[in-house]
Amino acid sequence: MAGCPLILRREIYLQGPDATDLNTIDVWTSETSLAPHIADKIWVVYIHGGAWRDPNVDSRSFAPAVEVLSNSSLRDSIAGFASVNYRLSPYPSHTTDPSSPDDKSRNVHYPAHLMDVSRALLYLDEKYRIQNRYLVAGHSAGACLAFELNDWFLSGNSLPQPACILGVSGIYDLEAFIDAHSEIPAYRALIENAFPEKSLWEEASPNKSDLSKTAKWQTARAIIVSHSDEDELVEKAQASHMLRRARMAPSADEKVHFLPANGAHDEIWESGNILAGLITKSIEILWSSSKGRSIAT
Ligand SMILES: N[C@@H](CC(=O)c1ccccc1NC=O)C(=O)O
Repeated sequence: MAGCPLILRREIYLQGPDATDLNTIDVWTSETSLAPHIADKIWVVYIHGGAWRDPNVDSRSFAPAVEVLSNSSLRDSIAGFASVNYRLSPYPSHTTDPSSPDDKSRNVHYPAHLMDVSRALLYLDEKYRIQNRYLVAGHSAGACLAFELNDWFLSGNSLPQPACILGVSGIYDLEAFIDAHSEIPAYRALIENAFPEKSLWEEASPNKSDLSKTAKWQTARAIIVSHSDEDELVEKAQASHMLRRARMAPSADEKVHFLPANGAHDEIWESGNILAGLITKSIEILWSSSKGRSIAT
């Protein structure tokens, strides 16, 4: 990306009658980043948080980190950035942008968010060949989605394999999340809003799910869980739950890492610097674990 300005495009990953305004993905590339010699460059794909429902937290929440990374020493190693939008669960009580019941983009439940992120990854792979050469990073609910990625939800398709997965401020255990905040009913409401079917909570919790055996995170070459002690919304135990499960993965000793972050829950992406720093460290961990710099092995 050296010297070339980044071009941002909002691309549509789902066409047809089911498509909504939220089935889009922001893609940043430079003119050189699509050249054929980029097999050794990495894509960075981001899944935003916002408790599966907040209309104010969307793909644009990755823009500050993209700005930092595109001006960093890593810029020549990055093929492109992508930040996914996905349909949300209802939020009729939102103060400035309440959802209306007939808005197809804001009235879905698990696993619709996950289906959309999966479709976006299939789209990216078809267009940019990201298979085996992308880092997927998710924040909060987006980290949950990243660790839920699984071919099981797609009929006959297989998702591109991420080289590296980074969960930041993540929610990984729905039941434990509610229990840890039992004195605040809004926490239970958040989860019941996105996952109204309680019998699916275990399946939807990446640290507990039977589906984790085939989840994409298991076969990533670097599995990174990050949490900030200053996080005022998600408890650190969530990161511990996921790490405990991740350390049971094959070759976990070399692959699984905890990265401490600093900053409050949303400050991590708002500032750009903190999220960019975590992504930079994750790519360095990936490189040190791979033979040389080539990641498309
Ligand atoms: N801003 C969100 C709240 C939110 O994002 C959140 C709140 C508590 C714990 C985690 C959260 N976000 C995770 O994606 C809302 O208004 O629902």
